Amino acid sequence: MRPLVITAGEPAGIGPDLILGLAANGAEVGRPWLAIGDPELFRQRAAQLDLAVEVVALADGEAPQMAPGRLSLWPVALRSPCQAGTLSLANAGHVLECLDVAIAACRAGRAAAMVTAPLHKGVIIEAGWTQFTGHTEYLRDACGIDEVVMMLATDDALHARQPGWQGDPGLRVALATTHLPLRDVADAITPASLGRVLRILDHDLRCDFGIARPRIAVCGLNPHAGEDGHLGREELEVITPTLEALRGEGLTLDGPLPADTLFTPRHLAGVDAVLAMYHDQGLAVLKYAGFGRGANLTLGLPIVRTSVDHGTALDLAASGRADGGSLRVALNLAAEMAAARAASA
Ligand SMILES: NC(=O)c1ccc[n+]([C@@H]2O[C@H](COP(=O)([O-])OP(=O)(O)OC[C@H]3O[C@@H](n4cnc5c(N)ncnc54)[C@H](O)[C@@H]3O)[C@@H](O)[C@H]2O)c1
Ligand SMILES: N[C@H](C(=O)O)[C@H](O)COP(=O)(O)O
Repeated sequence: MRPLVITAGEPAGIGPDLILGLAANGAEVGRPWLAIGDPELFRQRAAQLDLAVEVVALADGEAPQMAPGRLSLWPVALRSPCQAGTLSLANAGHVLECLDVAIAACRAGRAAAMVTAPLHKGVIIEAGWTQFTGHTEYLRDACGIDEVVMMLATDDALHARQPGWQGDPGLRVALATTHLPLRDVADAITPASLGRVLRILDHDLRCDFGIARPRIAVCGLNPHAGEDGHLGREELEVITPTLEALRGEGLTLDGPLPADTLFTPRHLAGVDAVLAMYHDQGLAVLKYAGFGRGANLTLGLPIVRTSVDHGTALDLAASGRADGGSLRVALNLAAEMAAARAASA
């Protein structure tokens, strides 16, 4: 069975700690999984964390043997020694190389899905990859497509993709724009970009989450959704006409609604996902609702990619205090999505 792969992310951050935690407990997800990173880094971190984990670098084509206390790796060497908690420009290339190995394996069908531990965007940009803004955009470009959609969801919302789920519906929040300065956001929201994002969101909610007719609530950009044009005109000139056109294509869309009150239980009832106009409009609410218990996924890709809902937490690296809940959720989600895609292929 094709394995899931987990990229180690920023070596000085908590990614290696969390992966070792999964291996120590023998995380069972119904298919084998392995990490991509530097074996020596993982051995050092295991010693610092006092975790009894045997780190095994796999040879080409060798299958991972799953057992509690064993971590299989596709080895990618660090460029420079790593000290937990301290960023090094020299290792930015290593972080991207791990991603490239994972993407190539997924695209070639040697891996079933990829899960990413957190990386540090700033150190990659400072090391010379000046156009880098995050995994999401890097994956879009690596897969040669025009648009992808970042969606984060609480754990409940991820289970809710399974028919018959009776529990809490949780919260799914997708973003119309991702990693860009706030002053550039309004110009980045165009009828074309918004149309692409909403079509991808609607499509992937149907295909990957099994929702027959997704209902998506769309936030306005401005306070009170522009107050009839008195507090901003993007709702009147861009968002409303785009939603009207998409309703004509069969999408079920509410809005644009004032974001502050959209995120209240009455407005969220019956909504399958919220589309926020920018990063912190949506993710502040999502992380308040379930930080450490949700996952991030990239919609619109030809491969399955999930991630954690938190960052590198350099302050916690090698401390043993980092919570591995989100990585477990992301790994489970990747396994479920890979199985669903295989079943429908
Ligand atoms: N998926 C990703 O690759 C990803 C996601 C978010 C942020 N980042 C990057 O991470 C870096 C640091 O970002 P930040 O400081 O804004 O956010 P952060 O999530 O790293 O840290 C925010 C706070 O949450 C705590 N925290 C984070 N993860 C935790 C965990 N697993 N267990 C316990 N506490 C945890 C941290 O100690 C810190 O106090 C930035 O470069 C950012 O771009 C990457
Ligand atoms: N926007 C994400 C978050 O706040 O959790 C995070 O920066 C990760 O984004 P990528 O998956 O694109 O790296």
